[in-house]
Order: sequence, then structure tokens, then C-alpha cells
Amino acid sequence: MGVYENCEQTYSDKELAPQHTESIVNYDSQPIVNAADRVYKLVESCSSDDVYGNNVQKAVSVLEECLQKYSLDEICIGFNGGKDCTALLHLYHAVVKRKYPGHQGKLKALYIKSKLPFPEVEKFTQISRDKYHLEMLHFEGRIKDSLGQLKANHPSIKAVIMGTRLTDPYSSHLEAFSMTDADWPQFMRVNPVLHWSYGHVWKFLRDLCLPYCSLYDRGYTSLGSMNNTHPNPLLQYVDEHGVLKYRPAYTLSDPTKERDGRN
Ligand SMILES: NC(=O)C1=CN([C@@H]2O[C@H](COP(=O)(O)OP(=O)(O)OC[C@H]3O[C@@H](n4cnc5c(N)ncnc54)[C@H](O)[C@@H]3O)[C@@H](O)[C@H]2O)C=CC1
Repeated sequence: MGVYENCEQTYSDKELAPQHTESIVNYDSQPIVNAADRVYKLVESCSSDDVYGNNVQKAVSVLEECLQKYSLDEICIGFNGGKDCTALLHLYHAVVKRKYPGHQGKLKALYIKSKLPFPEVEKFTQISRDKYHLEMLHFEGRIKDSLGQLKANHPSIKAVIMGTRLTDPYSSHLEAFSMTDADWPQFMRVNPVLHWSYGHVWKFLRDLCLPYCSLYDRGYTSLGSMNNTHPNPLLQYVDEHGVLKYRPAYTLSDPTKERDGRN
């Protein structure tokens, strides 16, 4: 489990790998370099009854379709450091690498900063920016207002790739390609991971040894702002010294309780 405890550091920390050579975790020290090979291998080897594999396959084909419809300049990925868009960012990076192997430019990412962001989230978005070679488009305030500013400041952008899942609030009607509502700034919302479950997100992040925000190892299962997010009470336990602790997010057994740490 140690490999995942401080994932902001793990994949860049070359000293870690030797310590874990006897670990039962299949550790990839360079998951981002190997992204396209590993993602496409997963997709090509999955059987028709493998729900997880088929969801990854579907996400890849939505992203491929997005890259057929839009140029890289017309796309940005909504990235706020949460687990869903962390998995999605890796998929997007992999699909871009496969389609444009020589691409050296930066991928555009939209980050709308909340009023009270967790320092761990801020740090993780910066680490991701550097590792995935992102051009971060920063905004602050309400999502709707920020999308208006995005349109004004970056008029070439037509599509925003999002890590929304069908079980997220107000999202059950969404499709892989859904325009924003008529009273919102107009963008194509691209939703590759709509059908993924909570468990699928964690399987993807852990199987591929991807870095994720360290708060998830401290019992947070869904991240908002510091004023409305707590560790999930279902992951609470008291250790052998009587200290209150939280299990990591991936151990949550009931996915319907994912947002129990939000108010
Ligand atoms: N009515 C409309 O056309 C639109 C509505 N929205 C609303 O915005 C809200 C967003 O929901 P949340 O629960 O916060 O989303 P969430 O936490 O469920 O995240 C869904 C995805 O949205 C993107 N995202 C969320 N917050 C972001 C941020 N601060 N910066 C960059 N990307 C971000 C990420 O890709 C994330 O994976 C929802 O209520 C959604 O319905 C967003 C876009 C268009």
C-alpha cells in the first residue's frame, strides 16, 4: 500500500522503485511515458464480458472521435485534480500520443479554482501540469462565469473533455457528446467516462500506477473545497494506539456513499 500513500511523489521518485522490488504491487515507475502502449494493450486484450475493459475501450473511442472532430487547439480538458479527471487525463494523453506520436506541444487544461482549495489539490494540479505537459488555463469563481471567460479569452476552444460520470449529480441525462445547456456558454462537453463506476476509476488509477491526489489516501472519496469536504466517515477506524484514522478511498465498498464526505 505504501506505493500509493504519497502518490504525488511516487512516479517521479526514482529512489522509491528499489524499495518496492519485493512488493506485491505491480509498480510502473514511468506510467506516463508508457501511457499509450499500456492503455491500448488493455483495450485490445479485453474480452466482451469484461465491463471494466469495455468501459476503458469506450472512453478511448470517445476520445478518438473527439480528436477526429476537433483539432488539439480546439480542445481542453476540465482538470480539477479529482480522481475521475485524473484517470481521464491519462487516457487523453495516451490517445493523443497514439494519434500524434511526434506531438511536442502542450495539451490545454481548464482549472477553475474554488474559493478554498485544498493545498494538496493545488499541488497535485501543478505536478500533473508538469508531468503531462499541460497548458493550464486558470480561472476563479463560478463554473458558468469561468466558462464565459474561457470563451472570451480562448475563442478557438470548442470542446471541453470532462470526467463526469452518470452517477454524479445532475448528470444522468448526459451522453458522450452533449452541448452545454442553452443558457450556458456554448461548448461541446465530451464525456468519455460516463459509464465508469467508482471502482473502475480506482482500478484504472491503481493498475496503471498513476499518481493521484494524496487526500484520497487519507479517507477523502470525493473532493470539493476545504469548507465542504471531509474524509468519508465510512472509512474511519481507530488504530491499535487508539488514534482515529481513515482508510484510503479505494477501499470504500459501497460506491453509493462516495459523496458522504461532502456537505
Ligand atoms: N448545464 C451545463 O451545461 C453545465 C453544467 N455544469 C455543471 O457544473 C457542475 C460541475 O459539477 P461538479 O460537481 O463540480 O463536478 P464533478 O466534481 O462531478 O466533476 C465532473 C468533471 O467536471 C470537470 N470539473 C469539475 N470541476 C472543475 C473545475 N473546478 N475545474 C475544471 N474542471 C472541473 C472535471 O473534468 C470533472 O471530472 C455540475 O453541476 C454540472 O452540471 C458544468 C458544465 C456545463
